Amino acid sequence: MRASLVQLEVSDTESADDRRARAAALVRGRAGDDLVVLPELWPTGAWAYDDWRTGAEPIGIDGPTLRAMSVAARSAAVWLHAGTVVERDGGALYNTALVFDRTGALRGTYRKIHRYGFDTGEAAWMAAGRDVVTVPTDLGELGLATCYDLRFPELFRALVDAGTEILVVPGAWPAGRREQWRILVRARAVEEQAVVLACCAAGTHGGMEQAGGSLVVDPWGTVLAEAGAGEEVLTAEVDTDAVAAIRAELPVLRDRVLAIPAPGAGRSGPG
Ligand SMILES: NC(=O)CCC(=O)C(=O)O
Repeated sequence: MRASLVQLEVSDTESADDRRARAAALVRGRAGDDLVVLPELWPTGAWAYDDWRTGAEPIGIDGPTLRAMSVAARSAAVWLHAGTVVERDGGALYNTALVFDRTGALRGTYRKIHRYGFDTGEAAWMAAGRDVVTVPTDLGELGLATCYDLRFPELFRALVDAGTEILVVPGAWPAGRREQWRILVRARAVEEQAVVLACCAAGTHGGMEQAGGSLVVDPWGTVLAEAGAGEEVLTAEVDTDAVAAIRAELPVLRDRVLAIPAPGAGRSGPG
């Protein structure tokens, strides 16, 4: 599989419409790839909370990002994980990922489950998703997670239990914690024995400098490709057969103990 992560610069000075047009052109330029990935909340900016209400969009034909990305996926004939958008559903907002197939058909959506902000920002403004989402493709089963989700390994284990081989994680991670992003992305690859495609934003918006540092990691934890801090398209050839091979060679998922005893429960009593 050839995958490209479009590490888009997201700034306060560019309009959402201009950024959408630029992102669509970058996706169209990836004809020949199998899978293209964009970052988290790139139309509005993940840290530009003031723009979320006005930039929110329905997941339907009236959604400008959905429309533009569907056309771009079809034109390049690629699977497209179009990052996430601020979804408006009635009065609620969600941080929602969109996955399109090679014909531009929407094949999966994922509402981010773990909201960042410790009761402020995303945690205050957005509603939480409730569903674990995988998307079957001819490349393998994609498992969807977004940015802060990386800190919650139980979600990734649930994705693997649901058949995931390729974890796709759009992000808008702050530059000051770039090393944590790198460690968490690699940890999820090693622990789940899965390919991880982690596409972060670049640039500065809402006062937050973005880490960039998008990563393609194989199921052994090896970094196959890593982006710098600025806007770039990171492309890597990924051997998806390695997932089954490594799971057979080192069967840690088979060796799980599902019912861990409560502390002290396994200890025999005195005498
Ligand atoms: N957009 C995010 O989810 C940010 C997550 C983050 O900054 C962190 O986990 O640290």
